[in-house]
Amino acid sequence: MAKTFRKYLIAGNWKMNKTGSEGSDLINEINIALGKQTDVGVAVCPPFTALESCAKALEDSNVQLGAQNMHPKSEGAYTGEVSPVMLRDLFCTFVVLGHSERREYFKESDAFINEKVLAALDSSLKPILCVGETLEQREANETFAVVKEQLVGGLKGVTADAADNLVIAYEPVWAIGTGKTATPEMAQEVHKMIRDELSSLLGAGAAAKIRILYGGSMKPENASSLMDQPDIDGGLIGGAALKAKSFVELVEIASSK
Ligand SMILES: O=C[C@H](O)COP(=O)(O)O
Repeated sequence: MAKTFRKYLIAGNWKMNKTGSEGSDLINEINIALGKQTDVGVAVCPPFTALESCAKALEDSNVQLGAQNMHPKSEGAYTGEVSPVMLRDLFCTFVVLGHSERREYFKESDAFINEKVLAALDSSLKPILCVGETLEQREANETFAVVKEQLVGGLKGVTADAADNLVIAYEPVWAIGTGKTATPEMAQEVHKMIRDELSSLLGAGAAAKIRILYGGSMKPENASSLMDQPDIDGGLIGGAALKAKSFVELVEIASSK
């Protein structure tokens, strides 16, 4: 189902897991379990090396494909990088940008992430812009300030007409892969702040359309109460996206709302 202006989205971020054949096997299982359901948006984001085989496995499916990163330039001397044009060529719809693992391990700045967000939108890819605070920042009461800075920095130059194509993921770093989840109330508080900020940046109409996903140890056991919150529009799922059973259960929970 959907909230008033927004369809739930369940997106699996496989991170550095699954070869091409493992990825297409997982997709085949997901396809069989989901059939042609359309009431929830569903996406998988395999590593670059599995995109081609996953795109083939998704040919007849409503599940959409996403990448986990990209370079902002369309081509050129950027050894080891992958461009938006290359992702479109592999039938990607989404691209995850600014994930905390890229911010932390690869030192990606808000300015660089912003270049990627603009390039993705220019190339008709839908960016899933990730924001979120560390445990230290939460304990220092800096959550709102940190998330706001990442949002304002990442969305510089983005206009209201991008609303249908833009997704935000709130991922508290301390909840990622740790088994610790933000309580629904803690998550909602930040999601509401993000929507208010989107409203000041892009206008209330655009803010009402933009999906804000929660990410950080979301699994079937805790997803329902998170997705019941008024500003939580689905999930960006890590660990629980690596098994068809848990991923499909998450889609079913969203669909039951
Ligand atoms: O992008 C996904 C998030 O980092 C969440 O990962 P997780 O579900 O394994 O905690």
